[in-house]
Amino acid sequence: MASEPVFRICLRGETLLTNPKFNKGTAFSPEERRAFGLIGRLPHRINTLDEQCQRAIDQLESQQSDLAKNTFLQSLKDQNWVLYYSLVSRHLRELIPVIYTPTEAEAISNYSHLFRRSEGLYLTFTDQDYIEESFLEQTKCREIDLIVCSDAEAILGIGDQGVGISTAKSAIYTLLGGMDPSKTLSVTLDVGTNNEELLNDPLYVGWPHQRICGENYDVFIDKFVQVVRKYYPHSLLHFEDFGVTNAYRLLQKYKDTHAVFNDDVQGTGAVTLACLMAAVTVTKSKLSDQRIVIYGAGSAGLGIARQLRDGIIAIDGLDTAEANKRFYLIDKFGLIRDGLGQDKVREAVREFSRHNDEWKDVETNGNGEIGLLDVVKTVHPTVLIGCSTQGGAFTEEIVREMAKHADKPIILPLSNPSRLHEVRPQDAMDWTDGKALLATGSPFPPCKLSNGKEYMVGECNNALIYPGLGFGAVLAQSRALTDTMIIAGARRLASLAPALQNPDDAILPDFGDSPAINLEVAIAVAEQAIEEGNAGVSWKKEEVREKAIRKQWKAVYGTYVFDPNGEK
Ligand SMILES: NC(=O)c1ccc[n+]([C@@H]2O[C@H](COP(=O)([O-])OP(=O)(O)OC[C@H]3O[C@@H](n4cnc5c(N)ncnc54)[C@H](O)[C@@H]3O)[C@@H](O)[C@H]2O)c1
Ligand SMILES: O=C(O)C[C@H](O)C(=O)O
Ligand SMILES: [Mn+2]
Repeated sequence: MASEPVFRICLRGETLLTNPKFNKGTAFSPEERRAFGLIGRLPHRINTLDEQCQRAIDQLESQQSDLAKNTFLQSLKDQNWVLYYSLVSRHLRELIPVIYTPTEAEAISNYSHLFRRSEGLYLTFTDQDYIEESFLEQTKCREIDLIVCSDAEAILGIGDQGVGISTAKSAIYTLLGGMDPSKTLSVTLDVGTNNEELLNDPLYVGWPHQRICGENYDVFIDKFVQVVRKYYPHSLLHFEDFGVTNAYRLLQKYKDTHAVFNDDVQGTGAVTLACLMAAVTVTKSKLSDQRIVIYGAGSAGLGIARQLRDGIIAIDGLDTAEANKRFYLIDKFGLIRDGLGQDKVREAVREFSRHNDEWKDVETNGNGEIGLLDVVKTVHPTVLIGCSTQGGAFTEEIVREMAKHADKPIILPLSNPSRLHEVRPQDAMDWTDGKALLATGSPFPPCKLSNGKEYMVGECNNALIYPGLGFGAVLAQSRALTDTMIIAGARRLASLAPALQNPDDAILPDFGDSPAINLEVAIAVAEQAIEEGNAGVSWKKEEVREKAIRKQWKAVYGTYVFDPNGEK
């Protein structure tokens, strides 16, 4: 049995009890209580971590709503990391939806009203002359592997929220990816908000100002990125929920100088690629055989299209032009096709533009647009993906039309939170007479089939892969998280789908298994980094698994020894 880790610590008394990294609450032993000035600061009985978890779960269960549970768990995280991560790990399937999607959407939209305690680093546009100073104050030059930042312009599908999301995404890195929480930093980049409700709310905690854009925005973000590069040149910088234009621009701008990762673009692309790889095994076809309609061509939609396209090239050997032909992208102004003006189609999406002559027999609406139903009628897609934020957009007519031409239609409504899903899984199952292969962005209960059986709905959420992608890159000390590393991670995830063992089972692994799944992803990513010469470590590929397991952070207390030169 592994012996308990020993930590040398110089904090005492109140400072130790209010430090969530080191606080053990009632679990401090008699020796520790004496050594750290805690006698008289704690009630008599010494609890084990198991007993503390039992008490915390009892308290959690008395909370009336998921939002109240989210708030309770946030407080617990502020008090004691080991207890928080241990508790959530023990009840992963029930609690991931409470601390993350879908409850996180509600928590973020109520951020100012629920606010209790600051977490991570808040960089506000008005304080931009202090970026370096506040960064150093917060990090105290501790070791940092991962920085998660957000400007909160496009939170899930609920839009501009001013502040929020980085801390939840960081916690998932620890829970599912094994990332040491003290080596992560969550950063709120507050450049204002265009959300009128927030601007008019006297309790709004962010900067109550119209969102800064253009050159001023770029200068502010650049000051932050340069500080990251200066002090943590080997860290992975994760961008979350930026507006679509900035998401792609920033990725492009910094990808050659720092290891950057945009989760909505690349994480979503990767999990969807894995999902489709498993689904086509069930349909006994190939990725390149699919006709793929993507509804919503924003950060996620284009990220998915590009990742699937690159997957088709890498796996089935098509060239780019041929692979692009498998895709039909639809946005607010209908099918993306030649001739739509710049006001209707972002330049980045044009590589998937369809030729007009394919559509000359299709009637457009009064604005010259071709809608989803007409695309489905014309293309007979085998795959329909939703990332439009438009709840219910996959109507009964559309789903039934799709099912007429596909033996096993693959339908992935990915817009979060749950209420924004393009179709509810049970409806999709009913309308396809139980033929559909489904995965969703938020968690859903299994579908009931007419034969009485249940169909498990896979959760195609980037959290099934991004913690592993990030941990793998950090583990290998990779200079970049390359497309080939991401594809390696997606392939490993696909290989673990339950449907590969039983075609009636889910097309993605269960979130209850996600720590083990993300570990496999991390190993695949680090192996690929080594293979392609991007790793900063000089290990053999065979050594990666053991190194990964050793680097994983574990929610255990260990034994504390007082040392005036120890950790603080
Ligand atoms: N499951 C996951 O892992 C995952 C990952 C990322 C994003 N998402 C979800 O996907 C959704 C989109 O996220 P995003 O970051 O791409 O946002 P985004 O704002 O960049 O993209 C949304 C796109 O949908 C388009 N759209 C809006 N109304 C439409 C309509 N009526 N018809 C067609 N297109 C329409 C918008 O013009 C935009 O291009 C969100 O709900 C988000 O929660 C899910
Ligand atoms: O946050 C999530 O649940 C997934 C994704 O990053 C999203 O923006 O919806
Ligand atoms: Mn996101």
